[in-house]
Amino acid sequence: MNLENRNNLYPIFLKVHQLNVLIVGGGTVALEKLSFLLKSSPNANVKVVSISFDKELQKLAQEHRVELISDIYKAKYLEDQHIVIGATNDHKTNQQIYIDATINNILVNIADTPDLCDFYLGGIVTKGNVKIAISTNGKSPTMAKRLRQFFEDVLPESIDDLVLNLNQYRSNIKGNFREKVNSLNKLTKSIIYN
Ligand SMILES: C[C@@]1(CC(=O)O)c2cc3[nH]c(cc4nc(cc5[nH]c(cc(n2)[C@H]1CCC(=O)O)[C@@](C)(CC(=O)O)[C@@H]5CCC(=O)O)C(CC(=O)O)=C4CCC(=O)O)c(CCC(=O)O)c3CC(=O)O
Ligand SMILES: NC(=O)C1=CN([C@@H]2O[C@H](COP(=O)(O)OP(=O)(O)OC[C@H]3O[C@@H](n4cnc5c(N)ncnc54)[C@H](O)[C@@H]3O)[C@@H](O)[C@H]2O)C=CC1
Repeated sequence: MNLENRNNLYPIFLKVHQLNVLIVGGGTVALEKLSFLLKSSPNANVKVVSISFDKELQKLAQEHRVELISDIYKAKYLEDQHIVIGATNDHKTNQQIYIDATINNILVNIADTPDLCDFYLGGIVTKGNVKIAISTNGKSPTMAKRLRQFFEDVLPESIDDLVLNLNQYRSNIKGNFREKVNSLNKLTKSIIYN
């Protein structure tokens, strides 16, 4: 496949409880982004700045480590932030958030506006310690959602037991690094080639 036609985004798994995440806007889209963030990372450290807040968003904030700030967006709210998600219904404000974040080297995602995104949010499947993130390169968020639902369905909860057993085995095997890798590869080969 041509390199131009494949997904060249690089996924990483962020420790969002150690990072400062700001969401600007408190409506439908902000709620959607906050819900998915907290579903995957319930301990995420998040602030939401908005003129108004949906009821459901207020409820979700109360149940998590989420601070709500009632104000119109100002650049000062980006201070100390690592990541910002813009989800207001005011195009000018969203654009300003993108500019302010870029100047300050803060990673920015303006919801549903790929041109104003340093990163995309993806579909996320979590089974215990296992997490799979799905991206369609921004081509079809609906497909990302369907794939997320598919993997949520087909991946057994017991996959976590397997990971935990291997973790235990890993800490008990003797030998140098190479011998340990060989041993783990031998043990897990049948998962792939069956
Ligand atoms: C580029 C990206 C940027 C970003 O927002 O990060 C983006 C962009 C856009 N989304 C749009 C719409 C919808 N988004 C969803 C759903 C999700 N969107 C998510 C991510 C992303 N959305 C990033 C790319 C991800 C990738 O690479 O695949 C998910 C995975 C994660 C999340 O939102 O947290 C979450 C599913 C989570 C889950 O269920 O697991 C649905 C489906 C639904 O709600 O049922 C619809 C309606 C149907 C449709 O349009 O497909 C529009 C058109 C707006 C308009 O019409 O104006 C744009 C703009 C455009 O495409 O140009
Ligand atoms: N709702 C949807 O399904 C979709 C929405 N969009 C776009 O996403 C954006 C957001 O949409 P919604 O969340 O539905 O809108 P909304 O009207 O539910 O929420 C907008 C939020 O932004 C806040 N806000 C507006 N200006 C602000 C400012 N200057 N500073 C701080 N907060 C401010 C408002 O108080 C409100 O909480 C819009 O641009 C919309 O066109 C795009 C596709 C689908």
